[in-house]
Amino acid sequence: MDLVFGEEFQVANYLMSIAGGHIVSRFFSSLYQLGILEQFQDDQPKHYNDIAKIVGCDPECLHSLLRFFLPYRLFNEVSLGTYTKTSTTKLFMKGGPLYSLMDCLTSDKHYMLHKNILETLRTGQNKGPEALGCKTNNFYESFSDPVWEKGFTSCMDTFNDIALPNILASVDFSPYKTIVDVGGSHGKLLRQILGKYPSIQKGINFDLPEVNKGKVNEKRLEFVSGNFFETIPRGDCIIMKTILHNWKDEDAKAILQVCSNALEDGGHLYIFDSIVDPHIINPHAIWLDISMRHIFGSKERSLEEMETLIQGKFKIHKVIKEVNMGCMVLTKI
Ligand SMILES: C[S@@+](CC[C@H](N)C(=O)[O-])C[C@H]1O[C@@H](n2cnc3c(N)ncnc32)[C@H](O)[C@@H]1O
Repeated sequence: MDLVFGEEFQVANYLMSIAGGHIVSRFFSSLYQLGILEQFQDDQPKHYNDIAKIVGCDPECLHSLLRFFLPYRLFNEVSLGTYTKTSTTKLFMKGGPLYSLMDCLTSDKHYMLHKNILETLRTGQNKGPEALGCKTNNFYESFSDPVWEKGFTSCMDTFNDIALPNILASVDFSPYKTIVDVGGSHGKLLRQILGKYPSIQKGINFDLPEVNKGKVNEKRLEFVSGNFFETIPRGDCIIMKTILHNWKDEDAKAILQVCSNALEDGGHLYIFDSIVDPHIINPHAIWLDISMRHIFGSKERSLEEMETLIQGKFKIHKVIKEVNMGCMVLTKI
């Protein structure tokens, strides 16, 4: 068959870069693991020979690695072999807004997690936890490794930095007195809600003991540990942000039942998860869907699928379209 040209070639080229994505990801991982970006903390230009000496790597390899990222403006080459940081370097270096996200995404463990994705596709069972050495198919078992737990939690934290301004601008939390964030992780969402609404009496960040470990209660913000399959604290507003999409239908129904028991009459349950429109191709949502299937054996759900999940416990009060990541507000029936 002849080689393709024009638009078809561009598509083929793009697909080839996707196919080799794991290689480029390892390039990025090497930058992180060697701490290359941090060498640019000050504003001084740096020669690759000097950086290589400090971080302990082969100078010629490092030169190629730095050059690879030049078109993406991760560095700037001011003269042959001498580099400076750019505004993009600052985003990704330690202390930058995207550092934790990239540190987790490019970590060896994240790479390992996806190595056996074919097994998931073959069986329809989530094989991701097995790749991390978990004895059950519960991904959260992997949190017994504190470094991985911290990396994953910090990554979630970064997603929040991106999502929270839009949530706070689009949702009115003023009617509530006690807000429980179920699986709230770091507590960032509640901290910001409480900051915006002095009328809210209390926020409760509910999560696993290993995640809440070391967290200290703050004014109006409590950290409560437990298992959301058993019981959660009572409130007139319950939030679950990126929780249900981590669980299979049967588990999600069980969590919803616990939420229903804990939600005060007249209160609301807020579900922040993407709402899939089966007629629209959204590459990010599909990417997330495959990841959820591999890691958790779950999926991204449509409105109709959510309606089936909540049947007998809740009804949809409204969908807040302004929330980019998706938001459904439920009332008890
Ligand atoms: C994907 S993270 C979402 C964190 C946070 N809501 C956010 O949007 O950034 C899922 C959270 O659920 C917590 N979690 C998992 N299983 C749990 C359980 N059985 N009981 C309580 N929390 C749990 C995890 O520790 C984690 O913090």
